[in-house]
Amino acid sequence: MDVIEAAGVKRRYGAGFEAVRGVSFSVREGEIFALLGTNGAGKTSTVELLEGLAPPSGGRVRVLGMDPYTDRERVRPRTGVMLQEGGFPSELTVTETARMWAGCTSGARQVGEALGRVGLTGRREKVRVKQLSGGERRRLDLALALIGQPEVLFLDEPTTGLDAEGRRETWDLVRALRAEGTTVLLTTHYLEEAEELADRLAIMRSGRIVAAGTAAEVTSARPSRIRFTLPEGVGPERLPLSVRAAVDGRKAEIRTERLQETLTELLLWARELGVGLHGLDARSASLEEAFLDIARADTENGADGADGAGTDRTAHDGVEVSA
Ligand SMILES: Nc1ncnc2c1ncn2[C@@H]1O[C@H](COP(=O)(O)OP(=O)(O)OP(=O)(O)O)[C@@H](O)[C@H]1O
Repeated sequence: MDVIEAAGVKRRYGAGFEAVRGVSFSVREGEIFALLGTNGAGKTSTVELLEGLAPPSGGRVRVLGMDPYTDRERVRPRTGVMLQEGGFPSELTVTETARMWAGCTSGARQVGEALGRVGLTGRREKVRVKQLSGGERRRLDLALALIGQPEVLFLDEPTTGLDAEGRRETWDLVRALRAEGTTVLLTTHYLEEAEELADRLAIMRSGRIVAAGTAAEVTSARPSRIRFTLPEGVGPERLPLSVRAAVDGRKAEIRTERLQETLTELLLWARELGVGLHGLDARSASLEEAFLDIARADTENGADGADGAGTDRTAHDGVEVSA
């Protein structure tokens, strides 16, 4: 069942700027879905519509089958929201803040349990909110989002400001929540986070989704890369006929959609010639590369960049050698 649905969603601020320009995706029950994108791509603007904070200016959003804006009273108790910046009364302690929140929430968890799940225990329970570190505040934000035992959790950049250990602990917690059946929509700037956590993801640019699917699907549309140093005395024209390499000085880079075949051909060629390929490095496209391609297309095309998932660059700076 689709727990979260966005169909052709638009969001216009005032009479002018359209920050979300027809976004469609759905999140199934018990799935973790990540929204990625450059700064200002429209992630928060989209998630806020699903949280019921504003109505869309076009299209349709549904959460648990209901309109989160007009049906807010029924949807809100079943969802947990971690905003990018939670505003808490700064004089209250961690436990007092969580108690206050639990008091406003139906079917709340034990305060101690919620704080325990994010690691805010012992000494930290008695610390005033204003004295918390940035990472501890993010944990408190998350604990409050969990207090109502939500079926759907919206996490806007949940690990920004956390150290490496805190980030891993949060990932473990989000995975544990999924195992309990919680549906999670998160935004993040950490590609590793999306790769680690998300069952599916979408990359936004200038208010539109420009790539979507599993991390493997998004990256498989990108070419793999092989790099090596051309052996002394061997010019690029001697490379095998079907290998297209960009050569800059002695550094060669090949982009290929058929990594195994191209690599085999290159290695057989090197063996036949009796030369070593120093610095040889072959790798499949990463989510980071896919993302950077998309971000670059944004800069190249301006804020209203063309649709499509980025440009294909086989030989940009160097000399292209092909047969
Ligand atoms: N209330 C508002 N009025 C006018 N423009 C707004 C408003 N809120 C956001 N915007 C603009 O909408 C665009 C999308 O913003 P949004 O916060 O959704 O992006 P984002 O993808 O979440 O970015 P980030 O990664 O930086 O958090 C930005 O250009 C932003 O300046």
